[in-house]
Amino acid sequence: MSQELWSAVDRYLTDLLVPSDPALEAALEASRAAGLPPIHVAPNQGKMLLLLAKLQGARSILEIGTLGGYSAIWLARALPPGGRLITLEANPKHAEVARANLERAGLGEVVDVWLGWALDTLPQLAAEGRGPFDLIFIDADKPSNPDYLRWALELSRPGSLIVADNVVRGGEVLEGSSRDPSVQGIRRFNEMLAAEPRLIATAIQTVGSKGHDGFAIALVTAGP
Ligand SMILES: C[S@@+](CC[C@H](N)C(=O)[O-])C[C@H]1O[C@@H](n2cnc3c(N)ncnc32)[C@H](O)[C@@H]1O
Ligand SMILES: [Mg+2]
Repeated sequence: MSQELWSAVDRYLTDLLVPSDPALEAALEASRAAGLPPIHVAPNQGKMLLLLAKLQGARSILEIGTLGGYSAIWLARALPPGGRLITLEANPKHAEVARANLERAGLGEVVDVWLGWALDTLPQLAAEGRGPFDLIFIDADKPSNPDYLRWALELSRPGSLIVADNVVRGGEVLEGSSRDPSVQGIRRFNEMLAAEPRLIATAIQTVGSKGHDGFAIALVTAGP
């Protein structure tokens, strides 16, 4: 198996099942033009997020890590009328591009982009009583994933869904002695998923246009 084949299969699946969409295309183009790194989810992964949010019947969604708002557009499109998405972003340029992309997608009233370090804005969200969220998508700096999981639990309720991107990292997640803080953050996060009695969790590795990586998914239960 090669990256070339994975990308070709992703193109086949995306052409078939994720038809091109002007708002999403424009969001990617504006992000590219502004020099944002191409580290958004793939189109078929974005549609998977939409499906998860719809299956969940989510009315309130929290995203940690906005970039140009590409995954936020997918998630927000799953919301029913009156539903809300809050997305957290530390980089002012990313937040500005995301706001414009969301506005262009007709989601300016549905999505709030909160600018700031997530470990500052998460306690603010809690203090303002913004939770619980029906779905929380974690996709920011990976060394902070253990903290993000603690906050996700704080801001959820039994029945909430927690989804995290990039939990495989091309297989580097196997390297217990890795000096990469992202690998260590993900390893600790995966261990916490396993040990947390309030969660039913699994992780699935994926290959595709984004290489070899994976998603973790966890359902919050009432606990022990
Ligand atoms: C992988 S990108 C998000 C991609 C986006 N979810 C998508 O798929 O379209 C991660 C984003 O998290 C932001 N970020 C990194 N560290 C952060 C932090 N501590 N707090 C908030 N945002 C952070 C980065 O600036 C970047 O825009
Ligand atoms: Mg990601």
